[in-house]
Amino acid sequence: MLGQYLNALREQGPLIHCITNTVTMNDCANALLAVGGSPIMADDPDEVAEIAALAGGVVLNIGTLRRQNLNAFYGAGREAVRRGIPVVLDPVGAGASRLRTETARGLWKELPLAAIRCNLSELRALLGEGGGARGVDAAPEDLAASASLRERAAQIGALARRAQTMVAVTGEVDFVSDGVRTFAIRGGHPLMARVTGTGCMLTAVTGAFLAASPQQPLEAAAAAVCAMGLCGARAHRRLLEKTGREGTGSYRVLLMDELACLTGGELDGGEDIEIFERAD
Ligand SMILES: Nc1ncnc2c1ncn2[C@@H]1O[C@H](COP(=O)(O)OP(=O)(O)O)[C@@H](O)[C@H]1O
Ligand SMILES: Cc1ncsc1CCOP(=O)(O)O
Ligand SMILES: [Mg+2]
Repeated sequence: MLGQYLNALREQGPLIHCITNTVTMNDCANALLAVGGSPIMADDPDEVAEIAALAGGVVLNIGTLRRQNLNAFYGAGREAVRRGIPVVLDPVGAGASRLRTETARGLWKELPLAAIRCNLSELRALLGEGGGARGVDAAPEDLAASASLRERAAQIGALARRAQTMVAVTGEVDFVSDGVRTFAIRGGHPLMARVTGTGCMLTAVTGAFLAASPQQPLEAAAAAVCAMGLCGARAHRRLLEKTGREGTGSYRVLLMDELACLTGGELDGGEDIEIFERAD
């Protein structure tokens, strides 16, 4: 069902303008190339509007935020919105500092975003609920999955409605919701959380899927999330076959290989999704 969105992405090769953090920038560029997009990282306020105008999608990631980045985020975001280009926000570390929380919230309030891609702690902080995040990873209490899948999907759906934006919230199980329909997606591997950048890569890749299929944003974002999860699981199998141990350096490389080699047909065959409709 979702393989067509990967095929569309590989056919179109959209240019994706990323203003992103210096920790995982290179991984984001390579992940975009691997799935069939074309990355450009550009963050000087003097050029961001021009670059955004050329792009099929814009990705704003606040991971290594500096005050001087704000003009770049707004310059690119406003130009993209003016032209109907999808903008994806990754509020990395929202909740960990006032600057991050306020920046994420400001971007969310001012720009009609196509999607917010983050972990649950960051989404809660952006929306002004919940405690503070410890850093860029989800807080342990947000990871505790005691509720049923249906209950958790309903919770994410409610957050998406509050956000008035599509959300892709990742963790052990991933959820993609537009507030009406919520896709719960199983996949990936716990080792993904021990490699920095898997979330950032997914955000960038989501931007590319949305750029290629803007008419079906929920399905396109779900395809991005499924693709990442499937590749994470396959890379782990390869890692064990090749090395017999769980080295995170090799895993990072194998994950990129899986993203590059994934086909639409494999994505169709590998999905593990449940779809929940808004009940109330
Ligand atoms: N425990 C886990 N089991 C399976 N997949 C995981 C796990 N933790 C994270 N992932 C996957 O890693 C990717 C990044 O998610 P996450 O770690 O939540 O993002 P972030 O790094 O932004 O916090 C997603 O594809 C997600 O499904
Ligand atoms: C460790 C770190 N510090 C600032 S940005 C960053 C990368 C976060 O990447 P991800 O959210 O994909 O784990
Ligand atoms: Mg993250």
